[in-house]
Amino acid sequence: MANSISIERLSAGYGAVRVLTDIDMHVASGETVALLGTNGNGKSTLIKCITGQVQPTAGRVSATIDGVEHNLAGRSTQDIINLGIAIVPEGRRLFPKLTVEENLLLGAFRAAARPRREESLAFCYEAFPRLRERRTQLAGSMSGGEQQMLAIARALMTLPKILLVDEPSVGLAPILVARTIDTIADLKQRLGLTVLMAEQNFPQAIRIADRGYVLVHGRIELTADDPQALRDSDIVRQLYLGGA
Ligand SMILES: Nc1ncnc2c1ncn2[C@@H]1O[C@H](COP(=O)(O)OP(=O)(O)OP(=O)(O)O)[C@@H](O)[C@H]1O
Repeated sequence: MANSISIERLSAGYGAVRVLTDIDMHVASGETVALLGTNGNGKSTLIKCITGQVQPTAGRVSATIDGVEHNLAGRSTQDIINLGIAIVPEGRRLFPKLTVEENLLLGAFRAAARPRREESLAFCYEAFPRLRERRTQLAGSMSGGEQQMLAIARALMTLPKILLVDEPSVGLAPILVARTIDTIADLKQRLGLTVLMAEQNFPQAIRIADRGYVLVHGRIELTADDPQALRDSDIVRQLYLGGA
């Protein structure tokens, strides 16, 4: 069944400050799409427009879940998660004083996920053996890489159809960045997810992306239909090497 996201002519900001202008973006069913941009160019704001945490000032955001289209305008984040869209937020946002397992079980709050939470937990422990080993450890005392794995696993506990991942590489050592990105690709494959991933680590994101967009000062500067087009693009090279 089709699970996709569509954004048309979207603008958004905070108060009088406009952050995103005229965004057109599509994530087709089963794709991994990279949303590339350096710091402060609006990636998180765009993800938050999908999750209902930021309300666009213009344009349309819709998602198709199991073949049914839903207009996401005005819906609460809870409602959007209930549809089957999960987010792995920037900075992980775990509950540091709760154990690994408690964090995971809290992920299974949505109605469709609750009855299957033991099964989901078993899946997460199989996919992330480290989390099983550390199930009783407080989340806040886990390493950065382990916390990122926990944040991804917690999102999976909602049994999503679409996974939004906001800058999974932040704060991780290079080897862990590569491992985290590989994990996302592997889970996408195994679970048949549709994935939108915001990243400022361009090469790592491009490695697993089917397509991508480059966001500069809140506008889509490049829409690339394949990873090679991203690699070959001047803007990607300029931004990544120049860090602008
Ligand atoms: N809650 C907020 N209130 C006001 N301005 C905000 C808020 N959140 C973000 N901004 C501003 O919006 C702009 C875009 O930020 P955003 O977090 O979307 O960018 P980003 O590409 O995700 O960058 P980063 O990698 O640093 O998170 C920045 O100028 C930021 O300061």
